[in-house]
Amino acid sequence: MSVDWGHYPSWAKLQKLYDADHTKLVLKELFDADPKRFEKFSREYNSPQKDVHVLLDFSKNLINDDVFSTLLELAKEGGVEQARDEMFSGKHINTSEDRAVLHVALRNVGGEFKIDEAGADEVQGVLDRMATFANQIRSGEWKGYTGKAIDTIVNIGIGGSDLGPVMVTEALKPYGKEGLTCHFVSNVDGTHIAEITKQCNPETTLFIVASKTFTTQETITNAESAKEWFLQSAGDAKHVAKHFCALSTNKKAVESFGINADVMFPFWEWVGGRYSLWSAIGLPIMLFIGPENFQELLAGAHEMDKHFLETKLEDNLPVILALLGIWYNDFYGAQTHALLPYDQYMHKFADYFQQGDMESNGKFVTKDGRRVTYQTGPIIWGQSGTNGQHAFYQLIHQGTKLIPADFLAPIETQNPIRGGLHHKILLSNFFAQPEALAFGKSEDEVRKELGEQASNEALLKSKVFEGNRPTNSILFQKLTPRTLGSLIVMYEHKIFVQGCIWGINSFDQMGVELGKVLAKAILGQLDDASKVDGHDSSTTGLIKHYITRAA
Ligand SMILES: O=P(O)(O)OC[C@H]1O[C@@H](O)[C@H](O)[C@@H](O)[C@@H]1O
Repeated sequence: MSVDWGHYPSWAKLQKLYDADHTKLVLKELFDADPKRFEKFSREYNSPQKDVHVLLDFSKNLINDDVFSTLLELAKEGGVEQARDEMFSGKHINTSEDRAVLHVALRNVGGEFKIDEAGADEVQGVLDRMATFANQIRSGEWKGYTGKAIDTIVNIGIGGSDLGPVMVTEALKPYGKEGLTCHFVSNVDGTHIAEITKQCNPETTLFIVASKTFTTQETITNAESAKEWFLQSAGDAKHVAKHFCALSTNKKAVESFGINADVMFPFWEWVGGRYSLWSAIGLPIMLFIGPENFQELLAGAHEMDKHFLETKLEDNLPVILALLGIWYNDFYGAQTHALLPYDQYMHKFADYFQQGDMESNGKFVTKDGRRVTYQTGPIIWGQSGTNGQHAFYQLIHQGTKLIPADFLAPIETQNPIRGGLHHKILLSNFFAQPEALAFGKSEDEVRKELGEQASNEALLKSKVFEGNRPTNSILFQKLTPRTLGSLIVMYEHKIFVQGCIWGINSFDQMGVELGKVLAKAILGQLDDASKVDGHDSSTTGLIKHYITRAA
């Protein structure tokens, strides 16, 4: 491979711009100097049917024309367009695992993209089977072992087999089937499954065992415990067929667990776990919101895929978000990036993209095996507004760290109670926070405000907001399934673009393996202190302390 990641001419140019100009990139001055800054640095996305509308305002970023155009050069030199086309064509861009990366084929509504590796008929076939099953469950036609309809689903999965379905079922609650309760069990801590099963009736509960590999320790342990719990009431193992289904790529392991092929919904190795909510892994979503709404989710996703594929770089939302992220991550030294949705339904959005982004781009080795000489993936965190304001915004406003943040909000609420009063208050905060972060409050302003008290120097200083803290504001029309599909994909491709420029493989996750291997070895030693072997003195001491106290 000949690309010298991190040594693009534009990278050096950006470094020069940063060194020479970053003290001059003061938002207040930039806005004063250019009354059209908002128009220049904002983009509107409208889906072909105009049913998804997203406004990305990135004018409150520490950029000027030079920085923005050089960032766009970086995307060019980083080969983003070529890499993107390769991904959509099914090339094995997950080089370490020699796999294609084709989540775009799962939402290829209308079959527009011709992708050989991902058979469109096969994808559609699974979606159709999922829809038939979902309709049977939702209509009550599917009966449990005592003849009752299913009213509770429990998804057992972890990581990518959990976070997407959790986030989307929460986000699309207004579209969910009344009377159908969804639970998610992920943690191997027995507390998780124990607390959930306490709320379930075995006669009316469907367990979905979701695991790409069907070997994940947490999931298989939880699934076996669920089966045991179920059989305590149901007695006969033949009843498992009506209460357990599986989502996996591993047919053999599913069968040996005792789940019938007719309730196993497959997907393929070219679907990465953290990009799998569009596949059979989305079954809990489909059960909850119904096949038509699931189709809408896919359609919104597909439309954003097309936007990413077809829109020139300077108007391309995922590309813009990615480049701004690189500017802060690699030149300003920002460590984190906050996702702050002002929509309570999106309260799991940041959790979801913690895996999406950090498992994809938390890598120190390039695709050709070199140690990177620059920063890669940011720490993703966040929480829904306005809760975050009363918890951690203090540090964003007045702390010593630069924390770029994305603010997201719907124009229309799903719950316009009290004539929309709540939503207006929510949005006033959504508008105010980026404004405060950008423009702050000067010492002079504080002095005027304080009057006589201004002689108290310490008080005066503590009330100053330096401002100049960058944000993106993302306003969308309404959190419909279609809009959510588009928003998720906008961030998926942002991650892709960054990974591509950093030259890392965004689609493997070698970094999660070591801990798993060590835990397996330790599990075999936990019952007997004389077996504890092969560790450093700290780990040995901890394990022996546990064994003594647990005895
Ligand atoms: O779906 P599976 O095979 O059970 O895997 C669950 C998760 O397992 C983790 O180990 C991986 O890091 C995740 O990427 C993955 O989503």
